Amino acid sequence: MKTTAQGAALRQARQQLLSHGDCASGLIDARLSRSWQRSLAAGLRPTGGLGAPDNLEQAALAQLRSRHPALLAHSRPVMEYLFAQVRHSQSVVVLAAPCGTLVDSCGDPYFLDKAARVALTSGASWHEAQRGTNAIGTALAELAPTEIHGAEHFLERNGFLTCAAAPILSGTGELLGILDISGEHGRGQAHTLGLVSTAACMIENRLLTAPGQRHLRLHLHAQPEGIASVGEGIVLLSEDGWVLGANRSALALLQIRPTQLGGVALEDLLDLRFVDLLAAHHRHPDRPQALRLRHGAVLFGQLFADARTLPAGPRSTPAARPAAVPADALAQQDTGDARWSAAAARVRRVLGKPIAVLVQGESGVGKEWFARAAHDSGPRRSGAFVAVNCAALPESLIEAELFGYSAGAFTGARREGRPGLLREAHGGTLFLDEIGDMPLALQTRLLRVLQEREVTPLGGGRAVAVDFALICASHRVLRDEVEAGRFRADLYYRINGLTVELPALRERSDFDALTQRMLQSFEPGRALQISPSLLAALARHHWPGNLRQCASVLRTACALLDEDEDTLDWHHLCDDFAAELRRGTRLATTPSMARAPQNLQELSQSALQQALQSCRGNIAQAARTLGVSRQTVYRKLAAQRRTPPA
Ligand SMILES: Nc1ncnc2c1ncn2[C@@H]1O[C@H](COP(=O)(O)OP(=O)(O)OP(=O)(O)O)[C@@H](O)[C@H]1O
Repeated sequence: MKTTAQGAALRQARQQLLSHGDCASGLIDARLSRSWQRSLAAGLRPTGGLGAPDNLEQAALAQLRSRHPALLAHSRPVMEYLFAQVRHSQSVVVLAAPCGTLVDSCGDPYFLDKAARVALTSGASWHEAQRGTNAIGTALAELAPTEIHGAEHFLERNGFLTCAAAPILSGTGELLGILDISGEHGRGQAHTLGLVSTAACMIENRLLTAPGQRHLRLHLHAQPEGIASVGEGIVLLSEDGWVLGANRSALALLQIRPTQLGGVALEDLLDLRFVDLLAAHHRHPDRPQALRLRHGAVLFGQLFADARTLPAGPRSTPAARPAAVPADALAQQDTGDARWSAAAARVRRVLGKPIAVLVQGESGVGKEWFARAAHDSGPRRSGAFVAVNCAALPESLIEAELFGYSAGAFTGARREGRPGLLREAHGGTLFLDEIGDMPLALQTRLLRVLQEREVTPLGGGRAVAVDFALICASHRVLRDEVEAGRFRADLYYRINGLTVELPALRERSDFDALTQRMLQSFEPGRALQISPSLLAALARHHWPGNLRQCASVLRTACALLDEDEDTLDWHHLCDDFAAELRRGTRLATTPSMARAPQNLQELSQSALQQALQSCRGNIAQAARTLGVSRQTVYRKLAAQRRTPPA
């Protein structure tokens, strides 16, 4: 808030406030008006004294300071730097705890008037309820950077001050403190509010990047050079890619709200899978990489983590691999569904043999998790698992990424060239996800590599022998793609030495055990359960997004669970999902389900459901089956969600 109210307007507004209890709109800034009203409501009068309680005694101040060690430690160097910038304006830099009490100050208060000297030292409270409108108290109330000059202060006794303050927030949006610059009115500088806001941001970033953090951090900026600057975005991530925290720049860059933290996965925001981001980090930890957001903008991001928090990703040297991989990782993932267990048993038999595996199944059924577990269960588990999403790589880059390139092969290529992912998988497993989306020309080159078992980098150079296990996956039915001429038949036969199909979640018989396993992995120390009625409804749900959707729903529910609760129930679900689930429950339990459609609307709904089911949730295919456009299918689904069944 930057107020520019002039003397006459301020006087008039103040008179109105005192006689009518509010200030006429337009005379003063809306936030200043709100703050004056709060001050009046707290029982303060402009010409009166301070509200209770008084300043803290030394012992109480020491206790308050001991509750904010990180804030104090990380603020101090920034406060000294800030003071050096405003030294000549005869100001002090102060830090307030979230309760509004000053806990540290910097500068030489002796150039201030005695009253200000007393008021601006540690232990004094600048909460609005004690001192009326002031930059610290008002920034606290409004949670926004605030500047208050002279007579804008509610108490006349503070009219000699000019102050600018900014809140310091944690990565989850919690208020940690307020940073403020105060000086004598009339000596203020034009850019003080900007300065104090930047300094608050520096403190926030220091706290987020302090050593000993448990989380992965993704640093973001619109330009690669902007990473590590004060304006960079910092995102805190869980090991499996959930966005747990973010500074203000990151919220703005990713276009998310603080309330979404903990409930959104990074791959929901980016056009890139989290495993691919990790893979890129493992290959080039020091290099920012271009990231395309789902809404189209391109940012640059670099992952940081201390060695303990970094999940395993594809690595180019076997020695870099973490030791603790279970001997039969497939068995570890097996929660008892007969089809899933049979698929695992068949794959187990070909591990270590030169037989390519093709994993089919709807999107989100866990094809990549399955492939990773197969790799971890086989004799190549000490080698790298290199995952490549053929649908996510831009067509112009996929060839260079896969096959590598020699020095100066094309404009923009690195001077020293790159070995490419196929060579990085040497000794380990190459996982080609969404292989059905690979352009035809590249399919030809890939086939040659698979036949000759050697890679020639783009731009020429020596062919290099490669030896890796190959697992491919696709949610498309590749046989159909071959028939439609979109996928080379000879490549299809090469990659499907053994094809396994993972069941959709709605078809699995191990729903209880699977969800129990998920809960254990999300909250390892807690024996969480799901209430019987919710579990029954979840088990009946059709789960178009399969395990990915189910994991996301449970993760959000865990986040909404109180610490002393151990049972997930309906009220822990997002409202829209709970409503969808209730509608499904009603559908499954009411007799109307069994009857034939009664009118045109019901007929159309039932046809849509049947088409979606037979096309395994694939909207484009369902649209083709029904002979309507995809937009029509989306519109009908949205209408169904709005109109619950009778
Ligand atoms: N066995 C499992 N146990 C628990 N959660 C799992 C399991 N398999 C998959 N998941 C969850 O489902 C998500 C999606 O898994 P994965 O990426 O392997 O699916 P996919 O079939 O390869 O998806 P897509 O077709 O979109 O590439 C994972 O991020 C994880 O949260």
